[in-house]
Amino acid sequence: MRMLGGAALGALDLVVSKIMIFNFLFDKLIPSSIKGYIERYGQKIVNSLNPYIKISFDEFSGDRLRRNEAFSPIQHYLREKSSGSAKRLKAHVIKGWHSPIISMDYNEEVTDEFQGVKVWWTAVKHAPHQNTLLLSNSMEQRSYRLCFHKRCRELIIESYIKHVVEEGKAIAERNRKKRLYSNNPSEAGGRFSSNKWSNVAFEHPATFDTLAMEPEKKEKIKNELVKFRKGKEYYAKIGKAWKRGYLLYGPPGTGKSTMIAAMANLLDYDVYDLELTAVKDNTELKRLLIDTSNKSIMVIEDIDCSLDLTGQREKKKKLKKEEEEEDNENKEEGTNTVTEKAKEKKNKESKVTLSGLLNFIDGLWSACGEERIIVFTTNHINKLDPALIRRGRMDKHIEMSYCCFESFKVLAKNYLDIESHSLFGDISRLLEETNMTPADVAENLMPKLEKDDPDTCLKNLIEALSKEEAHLKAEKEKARLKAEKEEKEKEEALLKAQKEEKEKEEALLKAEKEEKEKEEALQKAKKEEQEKEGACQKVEKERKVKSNLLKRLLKKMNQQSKK
Ligand SMILES: Nc1ncnc2c1ncn2[C@@H]1O[C@H](COP(=O)(O)OP(=O)(O)OP(=O)(O)O)[C@@H](O)[C@H]1O
Repeated sequence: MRMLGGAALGALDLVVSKIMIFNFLFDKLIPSSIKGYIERYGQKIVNSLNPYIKISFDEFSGDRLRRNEAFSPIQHYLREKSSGSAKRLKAHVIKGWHSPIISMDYNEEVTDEFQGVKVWWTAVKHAPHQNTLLLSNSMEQRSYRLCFHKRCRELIIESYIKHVVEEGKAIAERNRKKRLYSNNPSEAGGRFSSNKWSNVAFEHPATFDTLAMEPEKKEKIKNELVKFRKGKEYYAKIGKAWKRGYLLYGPPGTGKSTMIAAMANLLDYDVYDLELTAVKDNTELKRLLIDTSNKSIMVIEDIDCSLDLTGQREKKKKLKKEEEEEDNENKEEGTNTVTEKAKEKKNKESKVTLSGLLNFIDGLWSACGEERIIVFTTNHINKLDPALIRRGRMDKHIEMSYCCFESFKVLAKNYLDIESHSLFGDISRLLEETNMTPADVAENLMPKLEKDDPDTCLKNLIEALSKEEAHLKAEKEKARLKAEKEEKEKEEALLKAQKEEKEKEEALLKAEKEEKEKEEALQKAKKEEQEKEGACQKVEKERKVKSNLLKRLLKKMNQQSKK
């Protein structure tokens, strides 16, 4: 036996050394052009003899770096398959999961069976293909390779792959954990970054039960959301995209963000927190949208602060004015750096426009994906352009208001675990008299010391509310006094104006009277003048008569003397 083993080893040695000599001669003696020819045809011969087909599912494909839609479902499918059969596994622990996620390690093979046909899967990592733009220089392409016998080609390509993708999607849905996505500033991931969104597990504990709000209003919102989630057929029937827009408005601390968290928890949807000021332009906005998934809530908080809602014309005017001011300063200083600064500032500013956002909602958002909710929040509803919030875009407007007694009862249950108390009556009255946000009420209800019991917390709240009431009363009194003073000043001004008016009228009458008197005097003088003229004419006439008489008398006397 030992001799036989020795002989076999000797033969093996001989074969190995012969192969090595052949390799050496092949490498050294055959010209490289002939070598390539031999290798190519050699591969063809091997392929034609190999009865197995391999299909690669790369994570990214094409030169536009599109994510392969089949990759993730295959990943989920194989995770379930591999945990039972593969020997080299990877374990990944995620916060909030009870057990680690087990998946097959790279280059490990997993066998699967479909309708009696055996297939083999391998996970591999490799350098990206030459025609694929690199995600980053160091990034490797992840792929799954499926191997099967060529006689089953049709079954595998037409049925098995579809089965794997569908099954994978169902597994993903079953294991799904909500995530909170935030958009990265455009520079962060590089131009070709595949991750426009970064994400973390969504673990906000708010629910509709813990949300402080009038019960009827809350119930209505909740029912509508549940109806929306089940509304696939209904939306298809009415020919409307399976989407819904919510506008949440109200003062800071009234629970707008809490409401969004409660919505996400009720519907089990992911949340995309879109920071508009970090979006470079309308094109990037579209790209971000394409990268979102169904069953999600897209949130744009403080929409009035994120976007210049006065429109582009106003914005341009403002920019021009700023540039002019800076130019003037520049001339005074005799430098030219300010224009550069202005340019830099302009480049950094988001160029997302109101019309871009409207197109985003009406166009792409309405047309792609389904089962999505979009939520805008604002502290100043009056600042919003009506076009942005009209029904159809923002289907439901929800006012988040100051804390009422019903809302307080929810907070008391959440924070102190009590449903009634002798101090509730005082609190109810004080809440009606004051404007305290649920955030402030909650803060006052929170036990500050270990020994703080519900009594102490409620008293703390009463103290805060009483202070608020006193403050409001003082403010009211101040406002009343101010109004009174203004009223008095107005009255005085009115009296003064009336007096001035009267004086003016009297002066006018006096002037009129004087005018009349002057006219009468003029008339009188005229009359006297006329009378004087008449008397003169009379005297003249008498003088003429007398002179004629005298002449005649003299003539007569002359005649008599001649006689
Ligand atoms: N209606 C509410 N129900 C339960 N808790 C609330 C409510 N409103 C506020 N709170 C509490 O106050 C905190 C702040 O509330 P939240 O951030 O939801 O207010 P907001 O209206 O979104 O404020 P902002 O406009 O400043 O973003 C929350 O973490 C929550 O604890």
